[in-house]
Parts: sequence; C-alpha cells; structure tokens
Amino acid sequence: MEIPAKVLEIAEGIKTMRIRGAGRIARAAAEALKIAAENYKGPNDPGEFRKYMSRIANLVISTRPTAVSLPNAVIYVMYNLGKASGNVEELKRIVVSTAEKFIEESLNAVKKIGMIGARRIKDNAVVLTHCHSTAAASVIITAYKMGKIVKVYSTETRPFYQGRITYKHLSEHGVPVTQIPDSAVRYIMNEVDQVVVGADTIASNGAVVNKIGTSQVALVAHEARVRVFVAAETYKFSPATLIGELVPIEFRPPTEIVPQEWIDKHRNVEVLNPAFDVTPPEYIDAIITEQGVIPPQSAILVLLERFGWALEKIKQGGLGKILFEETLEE
Ligand SMILES: O=C(COP(=O)(O)O)[C@H](O)[C@H](O)COP(=O)(O)O
Repeated sequence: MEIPAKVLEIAEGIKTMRIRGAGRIARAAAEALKIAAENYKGPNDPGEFRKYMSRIANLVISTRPTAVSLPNAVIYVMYNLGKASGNVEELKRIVVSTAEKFIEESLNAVKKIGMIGARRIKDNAVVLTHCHSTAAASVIITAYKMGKIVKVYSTETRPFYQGRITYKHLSEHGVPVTQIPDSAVRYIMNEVDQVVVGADTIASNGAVVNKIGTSQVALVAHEARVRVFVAAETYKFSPATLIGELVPIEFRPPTEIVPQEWIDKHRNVEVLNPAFDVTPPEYIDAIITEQGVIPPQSAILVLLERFGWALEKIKQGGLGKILFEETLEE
C-alpha cells in the first residue's frame, strides 16, 4: 500500500527542518502515525495493517538521528499497537488515540515545564538562551509574565539561525530580546544571571545533547558561575543510553554553512556541519521536566520510571527490539 502523501510531507518536513525542534518533531511523528492509520486502505487483515504501520514508523524514525523524542514518540504509539489485539478498525483506533494522547501530553508537558521552571528564575533576571527551544521559551515567557525577567540574550545559532525563531517567539510575548552572535557568549556572560536551554536527548548519566554550541555556552557559564538550566520533557530521555549506547550526532549538509559555488571553488577545503553537541552533567545545574526539577545525575531515575518496562528488551536487542518486536518488521 502506498504511503499517504500527507505522511510523506511530514517526513520531508522533518528532514528539511521545516518542522524542527525535538518536541515538534515528536508531535509531528505521532501525527504522521495517526494520519497513516486513518488513511489505511490495504487488506482488511490486522497483520497487513501492522506491517504497513511498521513501514511508516521506519520512515518517520529515519528522518533525523539525534533527537530521541522522535523514536520515543513512535515507540509510545507502536508499543501500544503491539500490545493490542483486534480487527483493523480496532487497531486503527488504538493508533489514533495513542498518537493523540502523546500529542496532548507533550503540549501539557511544555506548559508545566514553563510553570515549574519559572519558579527557578531569579527576580530581575537577565537570561541567555541558545537555539530555539519551545520548552526553554515556555520557562522564559512564564517567568517574564511573572515579572521576573528583564532581558533575554538569544544567540544567533549558526548556521541555521534558530535564534531568529527564538527572537520572534519571545518578542510576540513581549519579552525584551537581544540577539548576539554565538561568538559573543563569553563577552556577554558577565551580564547574565541564568542560562536556560532545551534538549534533544538526555543520556542516563545526565549529559545533555542539544544544538551545537550548547556545550560552549555551558562551559562559559560554568567559568562565570552562572547557573545552567535545561528544560526538557521526560520523553527526551534516551532509554538506549541505559545500556551505554551513544547518542548519534547529526551532521547536516555543508551548504547550510557556505554556498555550493564556494564549495566548488574550494575543493580542497572540508566543511563540517555537526548539528548537536554533548554537555556533560557537571556543567548543568538542573533539568526542568514536567515532573519536577532534577539534578542531571538523577536522569537515570527518570529513565527507569518512564522506560523501566523496556529495559529487558533493550538489553536483548537495543532500541530496535522494542520498536520491531511483534509490531514492526526488522
Ligand atoms: O536543539 C534544538 C533544536 O535543534 P533543530 O533546530 O536542529 O531541530 C532545541 O534546543 C531542542 O530540540 C529542544 O527544542 P524543544 O524544546 O522545542 O523541543
């Protein structure tokens, strides 16, 4: 059966970063699974439906490698499909309702993070953020509305300039934002009271994978004794890291940095575009989740609570084991 055009459009949107940011990617993945189920027109055979859904799941997961929110969203839906029995109509309903539940919980989590995180922002604070994170923005906007924030420094976040999205997002809520180049972070850090950033993936040791440059921001903050907060929903914690798997770092096309003509002219120059980096737990003061604020060292507790059920399967065969067992094709 053909993959519905709308699902292909979402997959393409994630790949090309029209849909970007770990939370949005996760919600778009759940939406894609939902649309796929609603548009299934294959044989009236539960086995065929499961195979079809597994193709969609594989397609969605393959779009971007780093943010664990993406496979976690897919696991959330597909695991429930794997456990369910019934005819095609019943299985479709399971996919649709779990996808909707994931999206709703994800949006609620962002709001809760805003409320919980805002309590940690000092009065009259100058805050610095990097990239565009809806979770970090939720903390900043809530704290601003509480009258706590006087100014936000937002980095440009080269080469994709997500800082411009942050600028627009925060400005729309009245937050005074100053854009700075990424290279000005150390210069400006003396004026900053707190750093708030988002996360794509959090490892079991509390290391945070986020937009390239986050680790430099955290290092500079550490040097200046400025606190660093990471705002992240619990579906950004990576179950695979419980058994020591590394988080893959995405390398994006060099043309995001320099035009193709430049590359053609300078054939002897290699242009690298790593999209994410790893900030060690020592450089993070706290992680703000929808369940509360934790020190990064407690990441393992969040993982055991949220994904403890999957631990045996992960040990037996890694992440693929959970995704592919029963429901998905290898
Ligand atoms: O690194 C990025 C986005 O990278 P990209 O633009 O390459 O997707 C964001 O900080 C996190 O995804 C968290 O965002 P959110 O809090 O919105 O999930």
